[in-house]
Parts: sequence; structure tokens; C-alpha cells
Amino acid sequence: MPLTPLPAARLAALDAIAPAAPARLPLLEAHGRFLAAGIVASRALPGCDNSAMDGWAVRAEETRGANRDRPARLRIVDTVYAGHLPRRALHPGEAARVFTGAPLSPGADAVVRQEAARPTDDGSHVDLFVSVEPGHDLRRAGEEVMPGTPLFAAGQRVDATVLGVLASLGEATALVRPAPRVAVVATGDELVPPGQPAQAHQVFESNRLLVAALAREAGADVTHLGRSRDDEAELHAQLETLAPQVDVLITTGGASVGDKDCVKRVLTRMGARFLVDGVALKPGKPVAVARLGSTAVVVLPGNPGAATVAFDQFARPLLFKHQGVLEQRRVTRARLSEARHKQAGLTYLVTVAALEARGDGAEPWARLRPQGAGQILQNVAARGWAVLPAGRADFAEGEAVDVQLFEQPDFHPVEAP
Ligand SMILES: Nc1nc2c(c(=O)[nH]1)N[C@H]1C(S)=C(S)[C@@H](COP(=O)(O)OP(=O)(O)OC[C@H]3O[C@@H](n4cnc5c(N)ncnc54)[C@H](O)[C@@H]3O)O[C@H]1N2
Ligand code: MOO
Repeated sequence: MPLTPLPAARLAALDAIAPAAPARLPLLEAHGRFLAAGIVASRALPGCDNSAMDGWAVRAEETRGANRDRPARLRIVDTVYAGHLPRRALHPGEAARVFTGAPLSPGADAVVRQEAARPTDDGSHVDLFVSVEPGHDLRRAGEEVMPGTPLFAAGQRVDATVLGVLASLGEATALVRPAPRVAVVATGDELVPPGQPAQAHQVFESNRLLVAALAREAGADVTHLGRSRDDEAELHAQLETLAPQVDVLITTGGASVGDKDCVKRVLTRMGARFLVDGVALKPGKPVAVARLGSTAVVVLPGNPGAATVAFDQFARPLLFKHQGVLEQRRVTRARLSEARHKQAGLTYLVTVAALEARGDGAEPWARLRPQGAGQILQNVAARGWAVLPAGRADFAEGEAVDVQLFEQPDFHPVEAP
């Protein structure tokens, strides 16, 4: 099968999955998910005029000219705690004791903090040592949010700060799409689980953990971890059991053309419909995406470096689509820290370790790491991918290319209004 260009393959792969039906989840369970509908403020924040300080609610005009030597003396007529209502309005010459967050007494229009005041010994009056303007140390109703204000659009990620806002509006739940359930199956006769003895020709199995953690970082609930030898019957049995239990099934290894590379063959025999099979991408060329019943399947190459890139380009978008969003990374131009030669027909995604400004006002330099498909260190603490597009073989040191940045992506709802 000819290799599909990367952009076309990424588009085709998205058909392997549909957004999950939205569900109302308790707020903490919605943490990390994406809103399935926009949020409009259902109440004002704050809900009423209230004190920003522990102190005294007053009529500002009655503090005019007050100082340490000539305090303004007002009669104490009420005490108002947060969560309680004032017993009465303030009339001229009156003050109410208030605490932070307590509703403002009708008639009051300012607060004097307690450090600038002292009650008389008999507790009947308070002396105010400062002159304040109307509105001083007050939080006005609706000053932060008015009812009806659109606050969040569909596709907004529910992070800690968003959770806080939703709770402050009185929401107990959020409408989000649930986490995709994921199974990760590693294949290979040479694999030995970490923690067991391994000879030099054996390989500690690392892709399952790597891929499971990558899936979690994309919002998945990794429910099953499987392992199979390069044995068609064993793999068939394993995939047949797992596929119906998950939304996305991810395999690693056995994706290429070797005698024992049987993953695609087994999937085909099981009735999988391939949307992508082989991409003009390095690392990650043998990656495939298929549909097996109602389960999306991503076949990752066994090489850890290739599995990482192929996951990023093919599995991660499926996991987000199930959650109702498309991820859009920031792209910046940067100069290559070294020349690179590549296969002209493939897009190379090369790990960028750092972006360094050199004070000349031009694009930053992208410090490249070696991109060995079989290597595993190059992706630790990376900033992004330098994109060396298909169609050319040689890239010079200092040449500017696109760099896809990992941090602070935008998320857009899949079904844009
Ligand atoms: N004649 C050709 N050979 C290869 C081609 C090709 O087009 N023609 N493609 C190459 C490319 S590109 C890649 S990438 C690899 C991918 O092959 P597989 O997906 O079949 O991977 P394996 O052969 O099973 O393993 C490759 C390598 O990775 C190690 N591995 C596998 N699974 C794990 C794991 N779970 N944890 C850690 N390491 C793992 C494995 O031991 C091998 O060293 O094929 C090229 N060959
Ligand atoms: O292109 Mo393979 O997936 O990296 O060596």
C-alpha cells in the first residue's frame, strides 16, 4: 500500500471515532474533560454588595475630614456576618460592624477597615480615623460577572480554575463527554516485563507504560493493559476480548513487514476496516488506524521513538475527538540548529529540545535532538516537533521551519457552531 501524506492521513484517521454522548458529571469528575456546551452566568458574582474587609459599614459622607486627631464618631446599630442579612438599614450617624463577605447594610456605601477605627469603651459608638469615598472596600453585586454573561464556550477544558468558577455559579455538575476507555496491547516475543530478569537480547517492555501514560495525558481512562507474543492466535484472542470493552484499542509492535509482524493481518482477519495504513512520516511510518466494530484501533510501530510520534499524530487526536474537541497546537518559525538530510518523500518530525533566542531579532533557534526511531531518550522534556516537510531532502543549518509546540494548545469543539 502506498504511503499516505501526513496531513491526509491525519484527516482520514479522524473518521475512526465519533464524539461520545455528553453526560452530566459531578464537578470533580469533570476535571480535565471539555465542556460539551457553553456556560452562561446564571447569577451575579458577587451576588450582592458586600464588604471586602473586616470593619465598619458606613455612609462615606459622614467620614469626610476624619483623621486620628478628629475621628468621625458613629453609633453602632448592627453586626453583620458573612452569610447573614443586615437587621436594618443605616440612618445618618450610624455604622454597622461587618466582616469580609458580609452583605452591605442598606444605606451604607463604604467600609472602613477595623485597623482605621476603634469602638468606644462602652461599645455604643465607633471612632473612624480615616475619610473614605463611596465604594471604598466594597465589592459591588455583579462587579465581576453579570447574570447572562457568556463565560465559557463549548470545548473549554475544565481545569481547576474553570471548576472553581462553575462551583461559584452554583453548578454542581458539568456537561462533558466522558473519558475514552483505552486498552494498550504490546506485542513481541523479545519483550520482558520490567522487574523480571532479562538477557541482553531481550527487551524490557516499555511501550505499554509509555503509551498508557501518553493516553492519560490526552484525557483517556486506560482500563486494560495487554501483552501478546508474536503469535497470531494469541493476539487474535487478546484483541477479540479487549476491543468490545474499550473505545480505543492501541497496539504497539508488529506493525511492519517482518515475518512475525502480524498485527495488521490479525486485525484484517477480524474484520477491521483500515482508514490509514502506512504514512509518509518518520518516525512512525508503519502506523495504521482502523475501525473494528465500534472500536477505533491504532496500530503503533514497536520502536519507542516511532510509537511516541505515531501516538502523538494519530492516537492523540482520536482521544480528543471522542472528548468532543480538536487540539490545535501553536506553531512558531524557528531556525534549525543543525543541517539535516532526510528521505525526500517523508515528513520528518524532529524533537526540539529548546528554542533559543540569540538576540538578533530573527526567529529563535530550534535545538534538535537526534531522532532515532528505536531510541527513547529524545522525547524527554521536549518543547515540540520541528516539521521537515515532504518534498525535499536537505535542510541547511539556520533554515527556518515550522515548530509545533506542545505547550498551551487551543481546543476547539469538533462540531463548530
Ligand atoms: N524491510 C523493512 N523493515 C522495516 C520497515 C520497512 O518499511 N521495511 N519499517 C521499519 C520501521 S519504519 C519501523 S518503525 C519498524 C517498526 O516495526 P514494528 O512495528 O514491526 O516493530 P517491531 O519489529 O515489533 O519492533 C521494533 C523495535 O521496537 C522494539 N519494541 C517493540 N515493542 C516494544 C515494547 N513494547 N517495548 C519496548 N521496545 C519494543 C523491538 O524490540 C524492536 O527493537 O520496522 C522497521 N522495519
Ligand atoms: O519510520 Mo520508523 O516508524 O520510525 O523507523
